[in-house]
Amino acid sequence: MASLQPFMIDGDDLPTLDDSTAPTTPDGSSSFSPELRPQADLGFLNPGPLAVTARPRDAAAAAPPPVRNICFIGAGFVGGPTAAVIALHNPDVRVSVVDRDEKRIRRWNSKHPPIYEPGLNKILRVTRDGSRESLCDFKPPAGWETRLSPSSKTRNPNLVFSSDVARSVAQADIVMVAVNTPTKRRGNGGGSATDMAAFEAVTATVAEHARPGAIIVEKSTVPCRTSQLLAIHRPGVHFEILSNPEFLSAGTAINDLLYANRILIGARNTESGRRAASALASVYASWIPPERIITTNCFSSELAKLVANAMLAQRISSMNSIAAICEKTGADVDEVAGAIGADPRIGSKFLRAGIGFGGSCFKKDILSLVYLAETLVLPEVAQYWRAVVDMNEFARNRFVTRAVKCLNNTLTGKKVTVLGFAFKKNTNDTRESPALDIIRALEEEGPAEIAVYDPLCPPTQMSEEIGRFAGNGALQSNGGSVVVYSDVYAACRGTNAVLITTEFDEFKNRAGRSGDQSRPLESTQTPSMRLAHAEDPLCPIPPCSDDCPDCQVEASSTLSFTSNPEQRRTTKMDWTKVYYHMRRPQWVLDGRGVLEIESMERIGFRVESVGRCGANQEV
Ligand SMILES: NC(=O)C1=CN([C@@H]2O[C@H](COP(=O)(O)OP(=O)(O)OC[C@H]3O[C@@H](n4cnc5c(N)ncnc54)[C@H](O)[C@@H]3O)[C@@H](O)[C@H]2O)C=CC1
Ligand SMILES: O=C(O)[C@H]1O[C@H](OP(=O)(O)OP(=O)(O)OC[C@H]2O[C@@H](n3ccc(=O)[nH]c3=O)[C@H](O)[C@@H]2O)[C@H](O)[C@@H](O)[C@@H]1O
Repeated sequence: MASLQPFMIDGDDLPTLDDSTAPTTPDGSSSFSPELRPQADLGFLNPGPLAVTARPRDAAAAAPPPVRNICFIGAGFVGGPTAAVIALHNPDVRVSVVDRDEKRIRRWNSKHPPIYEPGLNKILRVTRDGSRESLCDFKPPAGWETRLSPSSKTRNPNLVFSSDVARSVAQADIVMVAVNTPTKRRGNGGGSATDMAAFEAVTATVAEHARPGAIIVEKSTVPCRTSQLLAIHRPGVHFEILSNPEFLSAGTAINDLLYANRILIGARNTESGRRAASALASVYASWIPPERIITTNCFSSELAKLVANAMLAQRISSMNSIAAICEKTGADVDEVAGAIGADPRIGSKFLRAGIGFGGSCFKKDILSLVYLAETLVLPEVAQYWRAVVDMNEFARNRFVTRAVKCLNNTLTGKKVTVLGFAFKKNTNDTRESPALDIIRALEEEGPAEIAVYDPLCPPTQMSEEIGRFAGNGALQSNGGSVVVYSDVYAACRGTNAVLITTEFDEFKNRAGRSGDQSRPLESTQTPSMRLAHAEDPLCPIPPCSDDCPDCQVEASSTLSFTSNPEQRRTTKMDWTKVYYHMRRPQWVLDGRGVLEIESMERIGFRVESVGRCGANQEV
């Protein structure tokens, strides 16, 4: 008799028709005008959120084209998890994820997925590999739907990872473009405009291979009006372009996708635009309540994504500016955050002061907004948003200055330890990580050693990143001072100061800090997804080849690192053990506000925490 075994998902094992493709970027286009031209089809501006299902004029028009095949282009942090969750909830739809990076595709098809997200592995196994005899009993909260039938005995795989971009695009009813859109490094708009090279390359592929009638979706974060400027053209064929920005966060991606607070679909207010929006909405309606599916015109949707990130980052910068005042006055930034967050008009989320925001998106999206304002000849607006980025840099610099000051203004002959390399907890994403900036600034001080440890980032990945960012010469193996560790105690042994740069639970000595309520409650709850099974009902993961490079890396890593990532990110470190193996005086600089200072001081540590007046600050 099969026993019911709960399966916790947040445990890891757990249009214009012409003959040109003419894609242009806002900064490179000769046709780009900084003025927003009124569009004939812009009657779509809603007074408020409106469910797509309420949109069509009549029943016949309402029937969206059936969706049987979806292709994601870009198997990255967005493409992989989003495709997996769509596949989970739409078992009859074939979802393919394609990428030009064959190494990435190989990893998605193996037991070494290229990204870590709590809960992702189980969904991958169900959707990519299938399950033999299980019931996939997904129980959504009230008001949420699911097309997953608890009585279905088996589940065939419906998620495919492939590097055959052209073929997958040609088969798709919906093509979701989820490629990277970083900041342009040079040329016109360099340093602030969005680099649309990858996106533009994809539009050309889509124009060549997509079947007539395919719906093209901007999943990537793109500048406002991209849907018009990067129209996809093939003679005699019209492709409807939708904007459907993604709002997931690293580290909580699966919860964010399973319980999205909104799905935003931007479409043209034309018959075909509405039909396309309905088709896309039908995919999400498999599990998202209809009132959470919002439609706007394409430009509003594109702009809303940039504004959402800019507003979130603005809150963080605002609190970091207040943290600087707190450090000089004796006020406590957590207490200030708690006091202002109790006002529902302000709210308590995203008020956590620290060493500033990192990640691949906040900075680039604010800079994209800055560039947009500049091209619209709105210098005051550009300056306003640029200040959010400036304040972020100020937060990092202040932290490093404070650390160096604690160590008598010199790091010569000293070891300092950086705990946390990912840009936030529960992810191995290191893009724009504050830790990188801090390591580089510490390096300038010429210490004997900078020890770096992270519970989720593989040491080889960290070394590569540091080499790329600070130069290979920064690594001790090349004569520099940076040493990457896979064991937290080894990283702290003999150190003069520990700097906490990521808010991993492993580093905490208490449950949480008052302002630390950055996620909505439902996103932090464990989804009630269970698999009922006798033994492991999931089909086996395809075996790796004998020469699998990822297996080799795992085999060469130390035991502590090859253990379960879920365990690693939640096992708390023993600060007393760290204390006895540090040099005196034992300094800890808490850049993320994860420590309860009093109990650390009872052990004997000297603690400095962002937004609080420390021993070395004058009031
Ligand atoms: N990372 C995140 O948490 C979020 C990212 N976004 C946005 O989503 C987009 C994608 O971001 P990530 O997934 O983080 O990027 P990523 O860099 O992790 O993945 C992008 C993938 O696209 C592939 N690619 C690039 N050009 C290609 C081409 N011509 N053909 C096939 N594949 C190609 C790359 O090889 C890469 O694997 C960006 O616009 C980003 O701003 C939005 C919300 C959250
Ligand atoms: O477009 C994107 O890429 C995504 O960017 C952010 O998500 P993400 O960057 O993954 O993570 P956040 O939780 O927003 O954290 C960003 C940074 O801000 C920092 N942060 C966050 C909250 C806070 O109160 N204080 C603070 O310093 C985090 O440590 C982290 O370094 C947004 O939250 C997502 O909605 C968006 O989809």
